Amino acid sequence: MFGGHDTTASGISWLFYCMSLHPEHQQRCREEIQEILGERDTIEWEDLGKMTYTTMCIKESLRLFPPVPAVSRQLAKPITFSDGRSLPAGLFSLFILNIFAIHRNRDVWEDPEIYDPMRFSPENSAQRHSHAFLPFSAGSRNCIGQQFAMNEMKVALALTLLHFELAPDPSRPPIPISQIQPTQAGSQQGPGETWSREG
Ligand code: HEM
Repeated sequence: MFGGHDTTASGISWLFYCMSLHPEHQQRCREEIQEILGERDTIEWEDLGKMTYTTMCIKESLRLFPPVPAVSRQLAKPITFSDGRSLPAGLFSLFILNIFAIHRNRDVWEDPEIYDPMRFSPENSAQRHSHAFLPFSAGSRNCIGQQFAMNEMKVALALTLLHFELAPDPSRPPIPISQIQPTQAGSQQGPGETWSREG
């Protein structure tokens, strides 16, 4: 449930929030979608690959608000970094990769707090390290559903922008909280309690 549902729910929510804060990008996506669909109000498989600017906006939202903000790993063999520091292998060491922090690393991203979909244009992406942007993790255990998730977000955004204009509610700014909410069934906790990744 967490892998396939909560992630896209979080991704779509933050995407809509980013769109609401940036009407200029919202309108550009809307125009792109209207141009692709023409008179249609349903989306065909072939349409998804044409949503270039919309895809850039989704990626920029996943950069600022990654639905999976961190992943953990145990090392099969030790690593030594170029600065001489090293991490041990073995069952008793668990390492956290902070995806949220990687996505806001000032050495890689200029003005990282700013929402700028043009970061993901082909020219601007070309020189960037392949691991600078990791919403779906990387390596052999990366997200098996990432293509599905991107398509789901494209469809959700496209159909929403065709019918609605998104505007923020300044009286209720969203507060990012890193947590996993258990279902009622099978949970040892009460309804108001949560599992937190940060403890
Ligand atoms: C925006 C949406 C999504 C995000 C950001 C996301 C992110 C991730 C990340 C970061 C991992 C790696 C976890 C780790 O390395 O420990 C992962 C794994 C996984 N994801 Fe997703 N995911 C998304 C949507 C989906 C969807 C829609 C599905 C299924 C339809 C899915 C299925 C999986 C599965 C099965 C794994 C485990 C793969 C493995 O361990 O080999 N994810 N996801």
